[in-house]
Amino acid sequence: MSDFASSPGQGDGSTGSAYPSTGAGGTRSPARASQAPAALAVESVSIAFGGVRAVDGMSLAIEPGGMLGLIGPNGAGKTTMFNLIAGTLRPDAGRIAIGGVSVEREAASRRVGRGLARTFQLPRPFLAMSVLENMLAAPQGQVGETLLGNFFRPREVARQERAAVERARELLDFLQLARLQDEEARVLSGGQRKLLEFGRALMADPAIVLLDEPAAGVNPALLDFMIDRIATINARGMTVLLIEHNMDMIRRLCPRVLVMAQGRRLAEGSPDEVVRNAEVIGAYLGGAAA
Ligand SMILES: Nc1ncnc2c1ncn2[C@@H]1O[C@H](COP(=O)(O)OP(=O)(O)OP(=O)(O)O)[C@@H](O)[C@H]1O
Repeated sequence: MSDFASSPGQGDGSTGSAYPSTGAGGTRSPARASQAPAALAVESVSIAFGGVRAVDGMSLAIEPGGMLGLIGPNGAGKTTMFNLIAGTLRPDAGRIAIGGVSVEREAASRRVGRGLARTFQLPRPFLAMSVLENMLAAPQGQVGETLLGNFFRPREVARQERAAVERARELLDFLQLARLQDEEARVLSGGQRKLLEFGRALMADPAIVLLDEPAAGVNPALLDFMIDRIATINARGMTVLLIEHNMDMIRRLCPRVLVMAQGRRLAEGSPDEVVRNAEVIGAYLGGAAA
């Protein structure tokens, strides 16, 4: 197996603020207080679309190698949080840090360069391209992506392209898509498209991956496999933020869960704690979070 997820050791999955003054986003163990900054820290982030406060003063933090579940009823603001963290949306207020570096004013592409990758709720593969070509079209921050890089460093570009093909093949093997690598992406099932989407995110060799509903539309057998692969990359040190409605997946993967409703933080705890929380139950039943 390749080194694609061979990063630092796994954390315990607990959350803690990189901005200790707020205490938001979960508790921080005193023993860890002087250690590395959070892999990902969001503090008091807000954005409104017209009159809708889609995200309203949200905070979270994940330690390096941790995994945090982000759940909440439809329209709670989860995907908007992902868009803010990934940089496709700019917050009206608040701070976002990757590895202790503030990034809230940076473009999405710069955040990829800082080790952040994401998947989308609805995978959008290039249907007429092969599975392997789809992997190679994923953001990777190569020299060859700039015209000048192509012109002045052709050998380096060729070397990077060979490395990218090798990495894509290893990842397709890891995701059991290798036998389909030369097929057009249009032949993939919905679940296989989710796996391809996951693989594309891993092409950048990210330190942090944001997964937006990887279980949606995936059949039970493939779901077990997906859970296993997410657990594997996390065990190898990749930090994971997981949006998911499937509580079985959340239970099996996430030591801690943050619940959003109406753009705000409603609760945080273990999966079993949050599903017993009366406010969380109320939010899911539609009596939400007044
Ligand atoms: N670009 C936009 N323009 C206007 N309103 C938006 C936009 N994006 C999101 N919203 C609104 O912001 C709120 C939060 O939406 P978001 O998609 O983040 O929720 P979600 O928790 O991901 O929901 P779901 O679980 O259904 O995917 C909703 O009221 C949504 O209609």
